[in-house]
Amino acid sequence: MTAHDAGAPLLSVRHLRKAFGEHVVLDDLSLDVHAHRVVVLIGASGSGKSTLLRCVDLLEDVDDGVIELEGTDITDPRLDANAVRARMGMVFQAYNLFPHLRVLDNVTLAPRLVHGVGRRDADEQAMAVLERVGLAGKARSFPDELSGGQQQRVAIARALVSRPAVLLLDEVTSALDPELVGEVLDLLGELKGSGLTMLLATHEMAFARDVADEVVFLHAGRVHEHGPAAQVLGDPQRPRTRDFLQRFTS
Ligand SMILES: Nc1ncnc2c1ncn2[C@@H]1O[C@H](COP(=O)(O)OP(=O)(O)OP(=O)(O)O)[C@@H](O)[C@H]1O
Repeated sequence: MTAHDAGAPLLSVRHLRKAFGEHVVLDDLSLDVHAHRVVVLIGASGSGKSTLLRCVDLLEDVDDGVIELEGTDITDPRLDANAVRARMGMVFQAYNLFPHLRVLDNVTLAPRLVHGVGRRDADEQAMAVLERVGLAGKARSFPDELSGGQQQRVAIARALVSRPAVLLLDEVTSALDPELVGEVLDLLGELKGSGLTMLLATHEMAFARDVADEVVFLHAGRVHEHGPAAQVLGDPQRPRTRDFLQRFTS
C-alpha cells in the first residue's frame, strides 16, 4: 500500500460499474468514506447495496471504475486480494461461521492460515477481540451452542481480528430474532465510539438514525442522495428519497 494522505478519503469508489450479464447493477457509482465515519447505505431491495459492498471486498469483479483504499487502487489485478481483504473486515447477514470449529478457532482461522500468524499470537489476538465483543467466555463453544446474536458478534470479532481499516457490514441484523438485534446494534455503537470506520447496508432506519454519521440512498445502482444522517433521514432533498422513507414510517 502506498502512503495515504490523512485528509483524503479512506475509501474512495469512483465511477464504479458492475453488470450481471445485461443487467447493470451499479452504474457510474461514486462514494467517499472518510476515516472514523459510519456511512450507511439504504435503498430498495435490488438497488445495489450488497453488490457495492461485495465489489469493495473484491468478492465481485468490477467492469469499470476505481476503488481506492488508503490511496491504493485495489481493483488492480496485480495486488494480492488476500492482503487487500485483510485491510477490510466483512460481515454478512448469515454469519458464515464454521460449525465444526470452536469460536476461538473461527476467529483465528484467517490470521493463521492466510496471514501466517503463529497459534499463540493468533489465540491472544482472538481472545482480545472476543473480550471486546463480550464473548471471551464462549471461546471454547461451538457456534450452534450460541444464540444468533452471539454468533453474529463472533462474526464481527472474526472481522476485527485483523485490525481492518474499514469494516463492511451487510444487513447484519436481518437474520436475527427481534430480541437479539439489540445486542448486535449495541456492539456496533461501541465500535463506532472507538472510532472504527464502517460502511454498512441496512433496511433498519432506526438503526441508521442511531449509528450513521452519513446516509447514502442508492437508487438503481447510483448514489441518489448522500448527506449527514439527520438530513437525509429527517429532511431528504429528493422526492425519491422521501418516497422511500415514507414507506418505512407509514
Ligand atoms: N450474482 C448475481 N447474478 C445475477 N444478478 C445478481 C447477482 N447478485 C446480485 N444480482 C442482482 O443485482 C441487483 C442488486 O442486488 P443487491 O443484492 O446488490 O441489492 P440490494 O440493494 O443489496 O438488495 P437487498 O436489499 O434485497 O439485499 C438485483 O437485481 C440482484 O438480483
